[in-house]
Amino acid sequence: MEALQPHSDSVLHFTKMQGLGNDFVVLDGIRQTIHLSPEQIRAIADRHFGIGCDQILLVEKPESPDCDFRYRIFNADGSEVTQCGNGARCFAVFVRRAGLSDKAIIQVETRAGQMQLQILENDEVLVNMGAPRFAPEQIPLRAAEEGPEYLLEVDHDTLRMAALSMGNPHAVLRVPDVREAPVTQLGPKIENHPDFPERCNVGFMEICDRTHIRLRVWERGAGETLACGSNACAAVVAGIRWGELDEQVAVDLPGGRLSIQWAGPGQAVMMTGPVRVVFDGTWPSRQTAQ
Ligand SMILES: N[C@H](CCC[C@H](N)C(=O)O)C(=O)O
Repeated sequence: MEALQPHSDSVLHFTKMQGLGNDFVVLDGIRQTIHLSPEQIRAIADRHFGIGCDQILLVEKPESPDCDFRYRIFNADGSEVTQCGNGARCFAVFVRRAGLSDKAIIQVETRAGQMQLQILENDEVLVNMGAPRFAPEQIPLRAAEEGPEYLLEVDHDTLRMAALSMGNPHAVLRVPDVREAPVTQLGPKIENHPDFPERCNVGFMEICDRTHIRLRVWERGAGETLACGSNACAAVVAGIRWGELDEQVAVDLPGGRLSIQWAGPGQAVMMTGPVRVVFDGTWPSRQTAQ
């Protein structure tokens, strides 16, 4: 793929990509000067008046000398966040395809820490997502003490859930059948619950056996998506902490399957999955109004 030419300010060059149907507008912020307001992010992400995506991913020069790139993530609602697992896989393929890197292992920095991305022989991508964080203040979650499970009062019901950070906040509830899970009813109420001061992503997990789960996710700032890589990691970690899952788990989401591995506390969560390029395009860079 030829390297992108320097661009005029009048248009923004982007690549539409997806990982299991979790879709992204990916922007090269190294060879383009990009400053997007939350209003412009929302306009780009709009599925009727814009390009349409769950998140926008921005490639920038790193601040840290031992990283190859800085990786910034913006939800469709315009909020900037600190982690996106499916997006990390797309990020690795984007920088390789754009001629920004030919490294086998790419080190990226986010606002939540550093991650390693590796494009495998079968064109899938292996992501070292870093170690999960459980301390309530690191999630963040308003809770008296850390534990494998928390109780949350929602509409006069008491819900049991795991909560942890993968660099972004996650709640995980166990359900008997994901097809019947109240994703759109409970998802937004838990996402916006006052006990999650920075909101959260909400996973509904059906444990099929010790090496296989089904998962649906209501994402912070994006709603239900076809897949959420960081929540898939959080769900596997929660299930292992509950003593219900082994170290290596197949996670079936509506958009497809991820492979997640976690060797236990203090260890990184490893995620492997596919990436697809959908199309390249241009966006009138000053366009915001619908
Ligand atoms: N909605 C998430 C960001 C995107 C996460 C998801 N797309 C993934 O693959 O991890 C958040 O607000 O933390």
